[in-house]
Amino acid sequence: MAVYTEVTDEELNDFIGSYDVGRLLSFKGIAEGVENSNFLVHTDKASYILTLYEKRVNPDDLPYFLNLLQHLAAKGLSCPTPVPSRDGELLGTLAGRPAALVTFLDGMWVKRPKVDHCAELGRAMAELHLDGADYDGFRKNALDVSGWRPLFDQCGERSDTVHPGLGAEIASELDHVEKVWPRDLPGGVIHADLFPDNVFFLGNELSGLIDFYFACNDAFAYDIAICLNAWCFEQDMSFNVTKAKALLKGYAAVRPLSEAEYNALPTLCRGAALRFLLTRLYDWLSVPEGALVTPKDPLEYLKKLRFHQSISSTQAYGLER
Ligand SMILES: Nc1ncnc2c1ncn2[C@@H]1O[C@H](COP(=O)(O)OP(=O)(O)O)[C@@H](O)[C@H]1O
Ligand SMILES: N[C@@H](CCOP(=O)(O)O)C(=O)O
Repeated sequence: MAVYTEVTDEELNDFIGSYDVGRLLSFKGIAEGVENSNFLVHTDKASYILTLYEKRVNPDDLPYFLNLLQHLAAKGLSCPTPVPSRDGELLGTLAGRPAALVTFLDGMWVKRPKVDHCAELGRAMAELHLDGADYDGFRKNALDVSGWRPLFDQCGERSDTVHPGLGAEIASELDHVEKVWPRDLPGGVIHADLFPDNVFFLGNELSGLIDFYFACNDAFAYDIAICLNAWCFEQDMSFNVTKAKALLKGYAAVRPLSEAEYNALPTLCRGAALRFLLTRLYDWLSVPEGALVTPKDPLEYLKKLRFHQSISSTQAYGLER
């Protein structure tokens, strides 16, 4: 992102002073991301990420996210670990917003993922799914199939200002996915936004996963479908089957897919494309004035959606079980 909320030096010093993290040396807003305001904080002890939670994050969900990060880190997954304040709290308030300090992860995200990156991603995602199995928090996916129509309703007729006919195309797709959406697939904790910018690599090795603020309990295979959309299309919007195969193979080496999960992939991919089309469309139509943020292109996901609409079975992608 993004920086939606400005923080004064005084507010920052007070906030950092309530943690046992050493003396504040520097602080700067991070321009990447779209959801929350993120700042890089250096102290004389270490580096941290300070996050102020913004509009789409329900404050009631924050304990689910922060406790999940603690749970996964304790299992050995490389993810940001929330730092408790001197009072033992993971969540504080800064500039009127809920805020947390988490550990800084080394690594860089890859703009043009290659086949090996997709294989690594598949493995890490499956490990996350297994590590989350005994997490006792529960969060319904607020952006699951039941959340898409209300989101679309908020865009309303303005959809066609982004692309002629877009409203009708989304309405028809919504009717379809609502009818055929699979409801009984194996599930548990999923990341739900495992895009390349949320996966860090050091060289070709995956070094960590970040940005768990859409994490929720939903079908594992839906997480895979989100990743097939986000990792396996080329710039020209052609689908790279070799990357998709590597992703699925990496995943299945850690957590084998059931036949039902495998067969559901085309529908799940359509739903995942529609979900990101809708959130991007909503954001495109609602950029807050003065915010340092670049909204993401909704039409990228319209193109992906149209591709999935042309696929009738998982084999038709060229993917084997
Ligand atoms: N724990 C972390 N370690 C290192 N960098 C991080 C960490 N968390 C966030 N970042 C940096 O901040 C950017 C935005 O973070 P992200 O969580 O994706 O924001 P948003 O939720 O707003 O999309 C990331 O692309 C990365 O550069
Ligand atoms: N990944 C989503 C937007 C959420 O952004 P992130 O920076 O939190 O990953 C998209 O690409 O639409």
